[in-house]
Amino acid sequence: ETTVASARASLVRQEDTIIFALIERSRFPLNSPTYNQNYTSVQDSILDFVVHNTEAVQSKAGRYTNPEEIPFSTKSLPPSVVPHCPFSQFLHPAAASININKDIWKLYFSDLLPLFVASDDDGNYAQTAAADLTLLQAISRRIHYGKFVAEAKFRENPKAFEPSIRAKDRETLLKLLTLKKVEEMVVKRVEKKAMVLGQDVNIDNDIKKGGKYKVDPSIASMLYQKWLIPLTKNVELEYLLKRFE
Ligand SMILES: O=C(O)C(=O)C[C@]1(C(=O)O)C=C[C@@H](O)C=C1
Repeated sequence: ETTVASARASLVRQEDTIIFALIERSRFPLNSPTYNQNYTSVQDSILDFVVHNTEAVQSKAGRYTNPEEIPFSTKSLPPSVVPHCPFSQFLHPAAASININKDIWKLYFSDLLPLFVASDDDGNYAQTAAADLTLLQAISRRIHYGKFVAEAKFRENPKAFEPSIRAKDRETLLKLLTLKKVEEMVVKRVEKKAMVLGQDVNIDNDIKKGGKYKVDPSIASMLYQKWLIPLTKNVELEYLLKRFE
């Protein structure tokens, strides 16, 4: 059963995934033909082609039967061909209707990507698309994990939340969901993780001060502060508003 503590532990672990995915995407420059619909013979950009077909395989293999996973493809995906794993029914059923992947997608390509890749072209478009998808999936999982955080918070103190949920009082709910101290800790830890995970490791194992990091630690932490935390909180809020539907 998910608790607030175990949900936070999951968010902490997901930081590693996101930072590694950032590092992997920043190995490549922007590679703009990846996103150009006219570059392929399939009327899709390489990105759309890789995203849809990767997700189709994953969908067949059962990935999206897990409520933590939400696909990005705008076309319908084939059903799972594997026996259904009985994931715990922790969330309220309305959770399934909360999906902000469209917003995440737009934000990623318009605001995030240009911050940490060089505006260059090295021809590795398929690899670039795969790296984009991995990072998008990690970001989406983190943000939508707000459903689990919100449910855990609600279950630990239902009386604190119920009146504002029934009154649809967004402002009070947001206050109840916000812990400034926790947010500051997340942002600081992400910056440190980007330093530790993004350094060159050698046998002597000394952390090189002032060395070059594989992804700018201040960009990683800014990404959390400006987008990931506010959007996670927003998912928490939207989830709670549907908690009694
Ligand atoms: O840890 C929590 O309590 C959360 O709700 C998660 C989170 C986050 O996104 O990291 C969001 C809101 C809180 O203000 C603190 C942190």
